[in-house]
Amino acid sequence: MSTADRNAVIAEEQLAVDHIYDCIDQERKRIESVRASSLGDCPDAGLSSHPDLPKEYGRREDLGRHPLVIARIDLLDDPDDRLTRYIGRTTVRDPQGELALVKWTNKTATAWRLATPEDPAGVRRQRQLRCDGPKVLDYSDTEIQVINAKGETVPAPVVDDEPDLFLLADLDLARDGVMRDIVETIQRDQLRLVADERKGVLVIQGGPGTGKTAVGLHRVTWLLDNEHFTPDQLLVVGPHKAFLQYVRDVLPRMGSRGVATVDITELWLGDVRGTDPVAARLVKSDDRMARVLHNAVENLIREDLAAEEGFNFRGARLEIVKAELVRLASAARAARGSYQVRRRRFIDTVIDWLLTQYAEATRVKKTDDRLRSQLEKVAAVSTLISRVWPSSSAEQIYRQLLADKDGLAAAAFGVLTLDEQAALVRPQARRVADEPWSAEDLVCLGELRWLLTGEDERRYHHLVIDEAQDLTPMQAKSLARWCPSGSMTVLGDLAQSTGIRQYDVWERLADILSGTEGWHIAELGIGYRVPADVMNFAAMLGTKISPSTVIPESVRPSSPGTLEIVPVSRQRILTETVTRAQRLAIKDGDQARSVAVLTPAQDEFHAELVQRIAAFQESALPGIGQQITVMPAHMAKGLEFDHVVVVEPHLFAEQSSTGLRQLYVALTRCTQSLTVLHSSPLPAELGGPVKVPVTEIKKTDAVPLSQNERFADGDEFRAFLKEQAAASRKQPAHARLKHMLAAELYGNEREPLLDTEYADIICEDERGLGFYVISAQNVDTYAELRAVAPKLLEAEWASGKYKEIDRLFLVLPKEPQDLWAVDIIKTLFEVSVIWKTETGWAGPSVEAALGQ
Ligand SMILES: Nc1ncnc2c1ncn2[C@@H]1O[C@H](COP(=O)(O)OP(=O)(O)OP(=O)(O)O)[C@@H](O)[C@H]1O
Repeated sequence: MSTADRNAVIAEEQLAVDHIYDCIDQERKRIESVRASSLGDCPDAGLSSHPDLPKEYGRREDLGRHPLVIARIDLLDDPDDRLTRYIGRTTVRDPQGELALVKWTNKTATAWRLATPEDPAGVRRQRQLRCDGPKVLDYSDTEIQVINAKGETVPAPVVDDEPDLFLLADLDLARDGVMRDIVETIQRDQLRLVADERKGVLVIQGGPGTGKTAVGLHRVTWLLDNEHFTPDQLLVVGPHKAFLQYVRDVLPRMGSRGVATVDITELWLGDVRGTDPVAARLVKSDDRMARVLHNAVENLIREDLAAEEGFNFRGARLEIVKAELVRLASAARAARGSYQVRRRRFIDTVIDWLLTQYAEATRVKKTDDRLRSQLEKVAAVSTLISRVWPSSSAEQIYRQLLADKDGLAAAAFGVLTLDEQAALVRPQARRVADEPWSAEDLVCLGELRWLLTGEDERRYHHLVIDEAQDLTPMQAKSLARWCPSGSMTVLGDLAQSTGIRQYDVWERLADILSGTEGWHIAELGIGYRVPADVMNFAAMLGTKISPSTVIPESVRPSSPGTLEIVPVSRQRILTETVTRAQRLAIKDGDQARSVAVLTPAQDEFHAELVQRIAAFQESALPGIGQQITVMPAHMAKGLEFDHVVVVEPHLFAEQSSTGLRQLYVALTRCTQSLTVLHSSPLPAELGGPVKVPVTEIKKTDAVPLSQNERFADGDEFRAFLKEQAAASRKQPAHARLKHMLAAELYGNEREPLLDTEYADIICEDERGLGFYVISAQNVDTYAELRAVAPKLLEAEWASGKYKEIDRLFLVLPKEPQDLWAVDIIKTLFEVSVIWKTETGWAGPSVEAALGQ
């Protein structure tokens, strides 16, 4: 299509968009005139049902500067004969009350946007509009059905997936620390989940940046707009306060107000005042703990403490017979209901029985409520009742349980092992108020309160739980109780779980969360946040820590400098981190880009960095560097930044059992660039050296040799080769290429071994052992290829002493200029050449090289 034709289409669309804005203007004027003519102090009263005003009055979305119109749909037929429809952020009617703009959440509009040639839903063409507020900038068409030469309507030919330029432009916008909605660019697989109407729990698994949070929030608006729920029936649960702050604008901007959003740590009553050792946390967070608490509550009922008791009551002698008391207690124990409901039943039956005795003794038939309560207060009665069926609080029961080894053993018999029981025991604090409750304790206390009263502090019709991979089974049990309909949207990525429990699959959590309607799972596989190079680098770690999860394919192209892995000396790492963060903050003179420095933990190192960045911010020119944040990686969960600097990856692995997962979260937070600064080698899971047992290290490994020396024997030559290999690995470009290749191999379910003595990668598959040597420098000409290829033969020879190598691969950063020479090199040296392209890898033997 010529530029003139495109401009004509844009002009036509501009007229349509102008009309829609005009309708909004007229609506505003109508409202003003109706309000002006309304009498009384409150001109807004009754306006939402005023016949002259649109149904949507009072429910306008906060549009800000966002474009109102996002798509045009051309239909093949329509009952109202309106074959062209516009979809946008809100519903707009013309003065006659006809729909000028259909809100994106409308079910029919959703079906139009989801239409494909295979499932056309009456749509002929979808036209995506790119607008800047009211101004139409561009458009992009997708044909769904076409009329063929015979005049028949047939599915449009499927066009190869092309990059969505509107999406890419949107993704490139600076991140200012507040999440934006994706109404304009939402993709089909995302919209399908937003509008999923199946009952039960919908689990959405997706790698970093696949849009899970976005989908969850858009789903809230979709469910509200389609009247599945009201705002007070919904709860959104996030991982921490900074996350809630980050997403706070998304719902109001889409017109959804009044939905509560809560940080997971605040869901359970009480303040977290302590932490438990890992062994105790593991037991307290396990759903078997619910069984232990149940037993602890049932063990409070002590039929064995029933006793004979006689007492005088208003002139009559009444007798409590032990056997009858035991019978009544046992009957109440076996009844349905909470501890307190059954206790009441027990007391009532005891009083009934005593009143019967009283009536027989006095021949007075009066059994009014006053008599009942007087009887209940008689010391002999109340003492015995409290002994057999005591009244207690959740806090009291719980602290006694943890402090009493025998009581715990009785409650945990057949449920917990002796070691697990031992992990729970702790002394009581002097007062209940002094107990250092941990996060896990608060959940157990919630469970106990429910066992005691049968009531929960919370009740919802639908839950949206983000970062759900970190839920413990005990937390999931509470959430399931709070949402008896079992209707939930559960968003998460198993590879990013940094909680006390890790799951290989969703079954365990989903089974606990779901009610009678069950659960189903969907996967999002396209990454919208992290550039391809960075994702490939992080993928190595991702596949190691969670082999069953799919690493997202990034739509964000990489550019030079997207990934920098920088070795620094320990003395310089703080200074270098601050310098890099400063440089990123003022990169391209763009002050709007956010920068995060992510550290392994909140320790001295972290504090020092915070101080240095603060000092820089104070001394910098106004506005410069203010967007730099230093935070421990676990606090960055769910967030994103333009540039990220990750410091000392090896410390992540050393500091905690979930350290590598925290590192994975840290590596996948950036939209523009990732810089990794390290003073020790990278962890092996990220392509760092595999730790070789000390016994295998030979003396020669440590002997440096110069190229000019003659080699006394083969062993000396081997040592020289090893040294050369080690030297080339120090180059960042070399490491980058190696990590990308390793990520590819992992992606193909291979197990590459990195940085062996002579090879950069060794990888075995059905074809045998492959031996990969990387050249970070361009190798372009036949002469250069011919010079490099023998190095692989030398390395093969050196390794051959230990291993049988089947294939040799020379890995280059780009296609050699003398492409014709690649075949000759293969023939002469049996060395296959592969190289990196913009989108993947190439070379005549690329499939064999990638283990495909
Ligand atoms: N269709 C889309 N159009 C534009 N931006 C999108 C789209 N889908 C996702 N994004 C953007 O990608 C980024 C990542 O999305 P989101 O935070 O929802 O991912 P996530 O899967 O929850 O990530 P994580 O697991 O790392 O928390 C956000 O900036 C979001 O706005």
